[in-house]
Amino acid sequence: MTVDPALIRNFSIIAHIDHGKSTLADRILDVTGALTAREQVAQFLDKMEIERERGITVKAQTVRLDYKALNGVTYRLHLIDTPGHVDFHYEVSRSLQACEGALLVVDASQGVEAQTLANVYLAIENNLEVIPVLNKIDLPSADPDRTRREIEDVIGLDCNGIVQASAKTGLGIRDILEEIVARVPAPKGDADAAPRALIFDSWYDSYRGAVIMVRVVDGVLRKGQKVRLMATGRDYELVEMGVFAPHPTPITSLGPGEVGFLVANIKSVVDTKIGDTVTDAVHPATVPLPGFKDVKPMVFAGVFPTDSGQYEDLRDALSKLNMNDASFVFEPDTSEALGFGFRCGFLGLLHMEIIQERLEREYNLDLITTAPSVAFHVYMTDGSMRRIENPAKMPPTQSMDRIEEPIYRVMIHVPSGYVGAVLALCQERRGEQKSLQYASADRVIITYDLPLGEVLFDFHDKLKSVSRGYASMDYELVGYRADDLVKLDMLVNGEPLDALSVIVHREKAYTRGRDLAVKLKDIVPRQQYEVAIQAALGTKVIARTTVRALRKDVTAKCYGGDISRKRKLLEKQKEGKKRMKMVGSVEIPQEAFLAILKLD
Ligand SMILES: Nc1nc2c(ncn2[C@@H]2O[C@H](COP(=O)(O)OP(=O)(O)OP(=O)(O)O)[C@@H](O)[C@H]2O)c(=O)[nH]1
Repeated sequence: MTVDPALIRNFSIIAHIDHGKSTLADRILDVTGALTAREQVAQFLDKMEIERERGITVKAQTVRLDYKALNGVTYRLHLIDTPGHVDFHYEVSRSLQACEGALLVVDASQGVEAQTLANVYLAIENNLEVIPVLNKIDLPSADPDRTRREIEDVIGLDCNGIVQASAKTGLGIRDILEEIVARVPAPKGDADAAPRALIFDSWYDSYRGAVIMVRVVDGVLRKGQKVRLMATGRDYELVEMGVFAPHPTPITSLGPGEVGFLVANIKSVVDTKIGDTVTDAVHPATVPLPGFKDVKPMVFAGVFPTDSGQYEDLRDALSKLNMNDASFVFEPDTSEALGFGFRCGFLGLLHMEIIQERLEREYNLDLITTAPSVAFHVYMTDGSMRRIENPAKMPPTQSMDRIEEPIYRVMIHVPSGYVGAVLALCQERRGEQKSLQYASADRVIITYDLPLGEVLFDFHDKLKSVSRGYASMDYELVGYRADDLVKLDMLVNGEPLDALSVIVHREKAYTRGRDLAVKLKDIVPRQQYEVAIQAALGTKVIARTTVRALRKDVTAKCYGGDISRKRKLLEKQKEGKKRMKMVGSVEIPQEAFLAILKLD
């Protein structure tokens, strides 16, 4: 039985990170009586442990709730939980496409921030009814009037009768639900048309294979039906359907406006592309739902096992993770310095950190990860274009016409007192200013086009430090631009550390080369002989440092002393060695590979 679309309300919660999205979702589950008391303890919607620890939502999860409104009518609400971080921009936009409305949660003690605005723009692009909510009004520092003015001035939303809520104490939650019922439009769709359902999430289940979450737009999907995924053109049989209510509950059909999951013997999530349309295989729809895009990874890094014996384990772990997350890619890679490993591509830095952490924690692997790099568009003298994701694979200079790098439009929110410092930082990172706007008397929105490569190098940390933590940012890809880019190599006793090669702007190559050489000098352990560290552009050495030879045995000072202390020292050395790699005759610790990221 499908539900009368007039009684359905599909909505998401959008917010800047930490403004209380997950907590509010939990309160909504409480009020609709969806969870038992014990379940209420945990944040139900953030399912993975790693997310809970970091306090971020990575994978969208959606629940169906029945809410009896004050008018006595029971409405069916689908709460679509969107990922909160900019790396997952496209997934957020597809989740929003599955809704008619969005709750815009703004922390009343913080006000409007970069991701508040970025998410609102996405919601507006998707024609959603946006309902602003002031959260955390229980905090003494909450300033509802100021925040309200900001929402009106910066976003242009009418804040008359805005709900003041506290997801912590439960204040205002019913008011929010009443607003949803009253203001979010009911879904429109043609029940008799060929079915079209939007895929907005998918994950891997070891028993079922790929599971896809859909929002039906037109027609009806039924258990047993043969369906087609329009982007890939593949057909499958719907063997199982269900909803999260909030626990998985089997169903037999989904009609217009409804949201649920499908299981269809699909082996891998790689085949279930976010934004794709599910239709009937026998009588397919002619036009897919709008907005499908094949997302490409933007950040690349080499991942190598410290112990070469773990290569196969690493491959297994990557394959398993990839079954659940099709947005990262990997392929075998070899490095002279690091041996056999994989080149991985991620949506962004946070995505990279999450995967890295899961590999180390869930799969117990000891890894060395190289400095992240962007994908360059390299135009050759013969007119062809190559996408280069690994600086070590850059073609020889003479065969290249130009190198183009990805440019991000970065939107920064900052109190007016820090504007100068933020502008200086953006200029220093080769930014091009696009606009500077006052959001209110003391808050400014600065927009810059910046090379992604410059954003990767601790831009966010720097931004936080020059603004004492007050600035927030959001970004999106706007295109590629040519610049005077060169490949900088680091050599240890003449042997290239291919894993440390980077593509940098020529003007910055000298400083970066010198800084790196100095830093490496402190990190490369002293050996029995002198070690030369050089930075080079092609064959031209631009900086050099020397690690002097070792004079004493480390244990010598324990001579005559306590034998257990000596053992401890040796053990400590062994521990340190675990993360070492031999380069020619020199041992390089993992730290060296990260040093490049942390240059001051
Ligand atoms: N005092 C107070 N704290 C709140 C309220 N709502 C949320 N918090 C706290 O704010 C922090 C962030 O809340 P979350 O619900 O995790 O925020 P989020 O927006 O889901 O964060 P991300 O998942 O990182 O996007 C947590 O420590 C919450 O306990 C509120 O109404 N009042």
